[in-house]
Parts: sequence; structure tokens; C-alpha cells
Amino acid sequence: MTGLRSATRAAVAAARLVVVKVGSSSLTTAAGGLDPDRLHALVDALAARRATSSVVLVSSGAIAAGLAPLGLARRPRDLATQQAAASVGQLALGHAYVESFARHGLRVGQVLLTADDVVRRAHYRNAQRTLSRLLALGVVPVVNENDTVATDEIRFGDNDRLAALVAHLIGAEALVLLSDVDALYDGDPRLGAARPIEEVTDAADVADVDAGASGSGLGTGGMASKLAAARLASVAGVPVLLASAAAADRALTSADVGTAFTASGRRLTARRFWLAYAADSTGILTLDEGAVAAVVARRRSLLAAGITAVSGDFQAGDVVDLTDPSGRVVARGLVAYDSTELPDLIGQSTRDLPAEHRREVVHADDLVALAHG
Ligand SMILES: Nc1ncnc2c1ncn2[C@@H]1O[C@H](COP(=O)(O)OP(=O)(O)O)[C@@H](O)[C@H]1O
Ligand SMILES: N[C@@H](CCC(=O)OP(=O)(O)O)C(=O)O
Repeated sequence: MTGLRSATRAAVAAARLVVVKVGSSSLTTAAGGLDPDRLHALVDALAARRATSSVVLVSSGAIAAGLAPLGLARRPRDLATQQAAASVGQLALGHAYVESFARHGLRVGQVLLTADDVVRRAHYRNAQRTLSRLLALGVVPVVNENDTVATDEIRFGDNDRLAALVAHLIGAEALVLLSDVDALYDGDPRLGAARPIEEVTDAADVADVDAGASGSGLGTGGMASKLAAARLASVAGVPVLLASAAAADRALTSADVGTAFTASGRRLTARRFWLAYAADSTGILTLDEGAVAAVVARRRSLLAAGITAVSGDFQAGDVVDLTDPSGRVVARGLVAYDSTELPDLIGQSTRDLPAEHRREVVHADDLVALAHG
């Protein structure tokens, strides 16, 4: 794959703010310790790009970097030992980045996020503000999940998704996913002959590609999580390049390696992106066909008359999923009633409702239709 230069690749090469995510397997040795040579090579490529663009690094590797110091032969299965390994490894990782970026006269700042930090609106804004300030101060933010406190329920579990969310959160113009594989293939390359895919114009088209069951054994993501992250970034209007960490310099200069994912969606405002993709939903409203058409095609508010069923336990102001009659999620929104109030209202036209219950169930301003359901 040489000399490739699509509009998407040009956009990645020219992006003034780029999020770069690197996986555990690209930073560590098979024995489970940081690999200084590969880390330095990555940092050299980031520092070179930093001359023309702002860069945010989302780095995995805390758990992997903690294995050797703790005498663990492989990634532990239980959460507590993973968290202990991450606690030891994150310091080693941070230290290695401080020293490596210092070779280029660059400072780094550590940002450890939990799912809550991008799911809850107030936290989302905090993360946004901190990252912007770090960038304004000329610092390279190094982001990871806060593994030591994240519990099973609140783990992102994979930094590919975290990187896509961060890319939108800070208004990045490109997302570069660096892994131990040099491209997306039409099947798991570990299993035999597979062909690289150079350009993906609609990430939904490759959702069926065999992406293997799991990743390298050091990280958690695997190719499936990279595809999901690429799709998330793409629908949010951010072009994505997936390439090998060994080719980080070319990925970050000419962008003529790996697989490029075109940005298919319109860029959503931070609030609408948060609503559509980051926030946790606490309930489901099932819509009849007329309401689906009104909400999705005509961007109207959702009225009680078009709702056929309500499930979940939520309060006014919470995020709920809106589904079509078959159960497919077609939109998300901030609901204006508690779940206990709605059963008496649904299916009734507004004029038949008491005056205090005539407001929309989800106002059009608080509603986002989902492009791919
Ligand atoms: N269709 C595919 N195309 C490319 N790689 C794939 C595919 N299916 C499975 N893989 C595997 O996914 C691995 C990358 O995932 P992972 O090891 O989790 O990366 P990282 O640590 O960079 O997040 C590759 O090493 C590759 O063997
Ligand atoms: N937060 C974890 C990494 C989780 C993860 O997504 O790993 P990877 O698939 O290697 O990107 C860590 O630092 O070990």
C-alpha cells in the first residue's frame, strides 16, 4: 500500500487537532514490560506531528506495563489484579512518556477518565475544559481509562471507543488508531490469507468483516472494537486512519498507510453527540410508525399519542432510547416525564390530556435521530 492519497487521507494528514490511540501490544514486549524502543519511536512520530498540529495521545498499556514489575506472566483475569497491575503500570507508562517527550522538549499531562466522565454531562464538560486547557498550554495530553477505580459496570473496556469519544469531545479533525496490525483485513489475518482494505467509505459496510474474537492477549480491544470506534468517529464527522504503530511516522505525516475511514456523518454539536452516543440510556419508549416518521424524518417532538409502550425506571431529564415497533433504536432523547407518569398518558392525543400533561414527551431540541438505528 503505497502512494495512496484519498481525500480522507489528505484530511488526516492536514488535521490541525488529531487524536492518536496506541494499543498495549504496540508498547510492550511479549513478556509484559514496556518496550522503550517502540515507545520512543512512537513519541518521535508524535513530536514531529506536534510541530504542525495539536496532538492528544490515548495510550493503552497500563495493565501490560504492570505485569513484569509484579512478576505476572500474563494478563490477569480478575478485576482486582488487573487494577493492581494498572496502578503499577500506569505510573511506569506515564514516567516513560514524560522522559521520552522531554527528548523533544515537550511536556505531557496525564488524563485518566472513567466512563462517567464522558457519560455524565457535567463531567463531559469538565473533561472538555481540562483537555482544551492542556492543549492551549502546549502540553500533550496522555489519556487512558482510570483502570484502578473503574469497576466492571463503568469500564469503557476498550480504549478505541474512549479515543473516538475523546476525538469528538475535543473537536478533533482526525483520529489515528495505531495497532500491531498494519490495516483492516477482510478476515482475521492470524487465521490465514486475508486481504487488506484500503478505504472504507461507510464503516457500517465492514461491520460484518471477521474481526476475530479478541485482541492480542495484552489489551482488550481487538479489531471489532477498532471497527466500532471507527464507525463512531465517522458518524461524528471525524475521519479515521487505522495503521500499525511501527508505521506511526508515515501515518502521521503522509497518512498513506493502513485503512482510511471516511467521515460519513455531519459533525454533531457536543451536546447532541453526547446524547446520541455517550450518555447512558435509562429507559425505552416504543413508538408507532407515525411517530417514527415524525421524529426521524420530520425532526418533530415526540408526543404521548405516538408512544405504545414504556419500559425502564427514569426521571424527567434522563436519556431514553426511542424504538420503532420492531424494537430497533431510531433516536435518543431527554424525556420530560418520570417513568411512573407516562403509562397513563401514552396513546392519548394532546387535547385529551390534562393541561399539566400537554407538553411534549421528548422535545425536538432534546432529540437526536440515529443515522444507523
Ligand atoms: N479483520 C481483521 N483485520 C485486521 N486485524 C484483525 C482482524 N481480525 C482480527 N484481527 C486482529 O486484531 C489484532 C489487533 O487488536 P489488538 O491486539 O486488541 O490491538 P491493540 O492492542 O492495538 O488495541 C491484530 O493483531 C489482528 O491479529
Ligand atoms: N486501559 C487499559 C487498556 C484497555 C485497551 O483498550 O487495550 P488495547 O486493546 O490494547 O487498546 C490499559 O491501559 O491497560
